[in-house]
Amino acid sequence: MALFQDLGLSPQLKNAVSKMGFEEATPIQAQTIPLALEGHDLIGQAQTGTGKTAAFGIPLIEKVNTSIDAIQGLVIAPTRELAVQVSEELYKVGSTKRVRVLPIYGGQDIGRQIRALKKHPHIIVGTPGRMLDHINRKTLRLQDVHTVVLDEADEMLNMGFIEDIEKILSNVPKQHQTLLFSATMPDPIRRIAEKFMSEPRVVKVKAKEVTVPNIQQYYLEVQEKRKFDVLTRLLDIQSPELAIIFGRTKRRVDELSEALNLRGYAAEGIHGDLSQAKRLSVLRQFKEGSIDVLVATDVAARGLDISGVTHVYNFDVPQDPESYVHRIGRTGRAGKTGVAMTFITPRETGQLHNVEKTTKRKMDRMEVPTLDEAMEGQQRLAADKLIAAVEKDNLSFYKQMAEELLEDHDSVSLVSAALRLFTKEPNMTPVQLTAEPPVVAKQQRNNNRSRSKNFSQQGRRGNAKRHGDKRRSNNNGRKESRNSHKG
Ligand SMILES: Nc1ncnc2c1ncn2[C@@H]1O[C@H](COP(=O)(O)OP(=O)(O)OP(=O)(O)O)[C@@H](O)[C@H]1O
Ligand SMILES: [Mg+2]
Repeated sequence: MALFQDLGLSPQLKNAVSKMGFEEATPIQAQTIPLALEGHDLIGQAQTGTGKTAAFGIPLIEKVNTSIDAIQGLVIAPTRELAVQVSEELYKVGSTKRVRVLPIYGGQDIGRQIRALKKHPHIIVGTPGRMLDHINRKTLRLQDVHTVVLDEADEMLNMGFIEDIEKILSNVPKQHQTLLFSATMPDPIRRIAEKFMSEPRVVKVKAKEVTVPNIQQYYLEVQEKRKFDVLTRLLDIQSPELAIIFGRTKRRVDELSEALNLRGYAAEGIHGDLSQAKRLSVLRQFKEGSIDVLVATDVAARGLDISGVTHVYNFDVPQDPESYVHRIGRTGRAGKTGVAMTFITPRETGQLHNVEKTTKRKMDRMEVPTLDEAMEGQQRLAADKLIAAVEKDNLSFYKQMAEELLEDHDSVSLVSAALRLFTKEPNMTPVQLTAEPPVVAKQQRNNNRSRSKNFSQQGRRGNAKRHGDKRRSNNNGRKESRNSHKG
């Protein structure tokens, strides 16, 4: 166990980190912070929720010279919400040193960003589209940048983003340090990454399991048309504190959140077609708990750190095993436990195996719960409420009436009636969801020995395949998240 005090940080940084409540460095932090401080390029891969943000944030902030009024560090992230979150964490790390951190992302007033850029931030955290926009307007000058970070690096170097990244990097001095972080790093992407770096150190924490052990993983075999009823039963039985439900497309997310509202759940959707103001307000409401179910496309799959997310439901199985890893990683963060459930339609068992091959972990099969079980779940909640009231509230005002009632009725009937009043009756309001076609498992990249010898060809094939998959490029989250920061 490494203490932050022993990692060779300046007193200011030690102070900031302890103010954040961090004492021990997580394994990825302990291994990468010293290397990054020595100036090495590096690829850091560690499970979701294990503190990769501070792993690059601490050395980045340490390297900023606050007597120079210029942008010195660039952090590029795939979605606007993640850019905001990372900039907030960097702001905290840099608070004692007074490092100025500015998020820039699409959907926010560009005039306001230009004015903020004139105040000489030291670090910019942004989405690629808006960064390029500012580079083209000459409102973002990068000639003093010495450190570039790609958060969710495999996503940023995937076909949706790579051109933008190359253009941004062509505006940064050749001599710069590059830090890449993600929970996943498929081999073809790692080979692309290494082209951007010089003698990179690769730090992989616990390669055997890419998912954290404290997330319980289940799958349920459910027919497409029964998914919604099964989902609401699970919600009733498990009564998550906060839950994220992932759907495949924007339409799916809209339909699902509407249907959940019809059945009385406090749900809202988030995807790339919503206005930025709406996206941020939905996320804020979710963090505050005024909505407890967030329905999302893959736009919310990566990086978001929301405490209190106890359950993740994959209403639609993810298209990529990597997407699975990131989606379920929205729970079980920073040592907490979490539960992930994935719906598999009968024709999608191939995709289930695909995911399990990548995560090197089997999901447990969960039987579809019955209506009775769902009602029992609701009853248990009602009973919990009653017990809490007995323990907490001052009931003296009610006792006289209670005793009168007990003269005419037996106690079991009375408590049963109280339970019934507290129990949410199963709501079977009819809802309509457009059916999604099943995900057909793609061949695993490395299952063909002769092909896997030729790395570069293999990489191209992988990409060509992706370009050719219409459903993927039209509807999936990667495209959405890319579009979402444009404009
Ligand atoms: N050393 C530490 N001690 C305690 N908490 C920490 C420490 N480092 C990070 N955290 C907290 O752990 C949570 C997860 O961190 P972070 O978001 O950086 O994870 P991540 O590895 O980037 O995950 P993802 O792969 O999902 O992006 C955050 O709330 C962060 O504040
Ligand atoms: Mg992260």
